[in-house]
Amino acid sequence: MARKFFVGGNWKCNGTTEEVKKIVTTLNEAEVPSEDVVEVVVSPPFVFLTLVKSLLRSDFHVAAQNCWVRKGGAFTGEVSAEMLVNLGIPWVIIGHSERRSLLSESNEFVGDKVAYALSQGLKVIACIGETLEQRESGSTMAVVAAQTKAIADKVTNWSNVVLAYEPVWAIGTGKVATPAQAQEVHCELRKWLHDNVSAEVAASTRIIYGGSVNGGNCKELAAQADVDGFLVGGASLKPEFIDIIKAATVKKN
Ligand SMILES: O=C[C@H](O)COP(=O)(O)O
Repeated sequence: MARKFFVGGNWKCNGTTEEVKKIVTTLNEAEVPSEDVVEVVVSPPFVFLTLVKSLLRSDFHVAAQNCWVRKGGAFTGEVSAEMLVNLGIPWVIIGHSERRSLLSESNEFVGDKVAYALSQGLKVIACIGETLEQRESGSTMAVVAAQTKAIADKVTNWSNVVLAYEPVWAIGTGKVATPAQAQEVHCELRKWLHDNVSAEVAASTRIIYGGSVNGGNCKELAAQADVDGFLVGGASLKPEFIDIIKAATVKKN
């Protein structure tokens, strides 16, 4: 089954109204492969979601960077999945390592969030990835398998899930995983899905890579058989994000 290339831009906690408008203008003016070839989703901070949605070209989509684990209510500071649906926001990023580490989101909590967001009709970019210490101790696969299992335990329909493998040591460090390192983990993750979920889910679920992806390294990473796209942080705020979107064409060559 063909997996459409996916490029997400995670703007994290960055931007003013003017900066956001400038980024959107750059995206809107860009010549990129068609929607049949690449799915593009940008994720501004909550406060800019509706602005970006209203200005952004119709072939690109928006994602929230988080949502609450269950139905909204007395949860000060949180944003519910229902609210995102109400605003017409189709995607949400869940389980980013910054939230896992800085806000102590556990594997189980992330699994619950993914399941709840899906139940409300959102599409989910679910993030997993090991720390440097975990990689150096040889536990990369055990860590990402446990993170994926916590999601798989709660999710029955994977058709609206994109799995983002983001090694923590590569995030915002300029220290990108080598294409071989990314491929190795993506291939193992696909095998894990095959053995623990189903052959169909393994074949159809997009596994994207995140961690210091830029205009210079994206093509070589995109050429890896099990790399189905990217979740881009820093470079998604810059014009080189367009080059990363264009890396989708590598898959067609
Ligand atoms: O969600 C995106 C990742 O955290 C990657 O961020 P980065 O491209 O700035 O390393």
